[in-house]
Amino acid sequence: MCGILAVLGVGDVSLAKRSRIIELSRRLRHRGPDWSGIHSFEDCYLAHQRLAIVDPTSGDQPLYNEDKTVVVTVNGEIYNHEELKAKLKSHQFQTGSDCEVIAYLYEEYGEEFVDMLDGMFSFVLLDTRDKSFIAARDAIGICPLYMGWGLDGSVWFSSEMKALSDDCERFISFPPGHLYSSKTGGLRRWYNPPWFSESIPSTPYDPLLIRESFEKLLLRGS
Ligand SMILES: NC(=O)C[C@H](N)C(=O)O
Repeated sequence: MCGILAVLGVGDVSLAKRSRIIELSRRLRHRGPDWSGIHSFEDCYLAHQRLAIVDPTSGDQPLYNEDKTVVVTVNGEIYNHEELKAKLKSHQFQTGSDCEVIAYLYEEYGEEFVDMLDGMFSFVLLDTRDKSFIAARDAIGICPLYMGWGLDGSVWFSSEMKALSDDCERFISFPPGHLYSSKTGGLRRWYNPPWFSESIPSTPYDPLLIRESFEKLLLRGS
């Protein structure tokens, strides 16, 4: 568990606004008592309250790509991070955090990388090169995420409603298995398993296969 808060495109870049965002992020402190971090770029802020699980010594967040042009704040655990790391040999990892792969996967594969993640997560990624951002939530919504809109045109994301409800004109519960992209300006489903279509299966029922698949699934995170 961790707490994330991201505010993108605030109308006012004063110190008072920054203090306000830090104050709101503190409302998530109970989710992550080990570290508090914030990164700001122009009118965008990414904050993190960390419960250190993977790489407690150097995995503090926000996390970055090598030249710090991509910034991420993540709540969750990426179970297949070692496997993904093996695909990212050209990158210089700076921490042992399971979440650092997110920055490099984005660089290599673009927004589509979310489908490669096996785990529970909610995150916000800011690409400072074109000031675009994405936010995503795991397939079944294990990690919480809320999204809001400020009167100044700002877009907000937070692990709990209490960090954005006072400052947003409108807010929603971020739907599981979805991705928000500032480039398209909308939410779309990234999790599209074949069974989602509700078409009637044509393969005959095989209880042994069901048992084996279920066991494999249960052992996956251990
Ligand atoms: N705990 C988290 O949600 C983030 C990350 N997996 C960490 O260990 O720090």
